[in-house]
Amino acid sequence: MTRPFVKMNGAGNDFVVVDALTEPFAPTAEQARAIADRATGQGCDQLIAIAPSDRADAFMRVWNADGGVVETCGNALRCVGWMLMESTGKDQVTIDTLGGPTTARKVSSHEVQVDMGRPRLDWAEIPLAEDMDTRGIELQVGPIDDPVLHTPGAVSMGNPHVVFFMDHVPDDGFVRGTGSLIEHHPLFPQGVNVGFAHILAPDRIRLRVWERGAGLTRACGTGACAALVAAARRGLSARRATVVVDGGELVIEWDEATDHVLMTGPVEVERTGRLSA
Ligand SMILES: N[C@H](CCC[C@H](N)C(=O)O)C(=O)O
Repeated sequence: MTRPFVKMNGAGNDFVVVDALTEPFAPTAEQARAIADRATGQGCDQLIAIAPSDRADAFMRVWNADGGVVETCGNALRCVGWMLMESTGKDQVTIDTLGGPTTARKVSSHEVQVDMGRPRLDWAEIPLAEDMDTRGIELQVGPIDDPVLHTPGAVSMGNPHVVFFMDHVPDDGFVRGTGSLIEHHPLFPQGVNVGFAHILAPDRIRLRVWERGAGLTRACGTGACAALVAAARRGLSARRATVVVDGGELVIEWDEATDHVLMTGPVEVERTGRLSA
């Protein structure tokens, strides 16, 4: 027995999306890993299921490429929001996640804005293993004592992020080498997504992200939100900025009145297919 999926991406961060609104979808970690495998499976950064919810239009479940279930995924929220609005004709939909409820609305035919809710900024909400000022945490990254790695910011968008501010855009080798060292650092009991931000202007940030459970991706939506919040908290950026990621651009705004973070970006449907159950 097989089931259909839609292959989509948001600014290059790609997903296999399964409609589980009528038929449950509960892959094991191994099955999720196999689907995400780019050599032998369908290939994606995250596997996404759209499931029923009693308090939102749908519940979005997220598996990273390593098979781990995680709280949320910003770029996938745009894709799932787009699919729900396409299928229901609504111009706004609510999507619940393990990281909290969100609202998606269409900005244009293939551009969606998601209200990601409030950033979580207390050390225990990231979470960190000890009490620290999350505007600039003390992190010793193994043998590396590179000043660019000092006092990063820490933010949760429902999932944990640490954001380094650098005077240049790091290359793949640096992102992979340093990101993989930090992803499971003991300071982050639930692991962490590792962002490397270079401030181009108060309203423009270049960002590369080593994602927890997925590695170097072409975009990370919650990472872009975390980078904007971390930068604004330190006066490095305005509260609204374009975040330039490898796969495109996301516009992030940390609304002063509501304390909510709004993320706007593209949605692309790549193809459809069928998963062998
Ligand atoms: N790797 C992330 C999940 C996906 C986040 C990213 N793809 C996004 O668009 O937010 C984590 O483990 O929290």
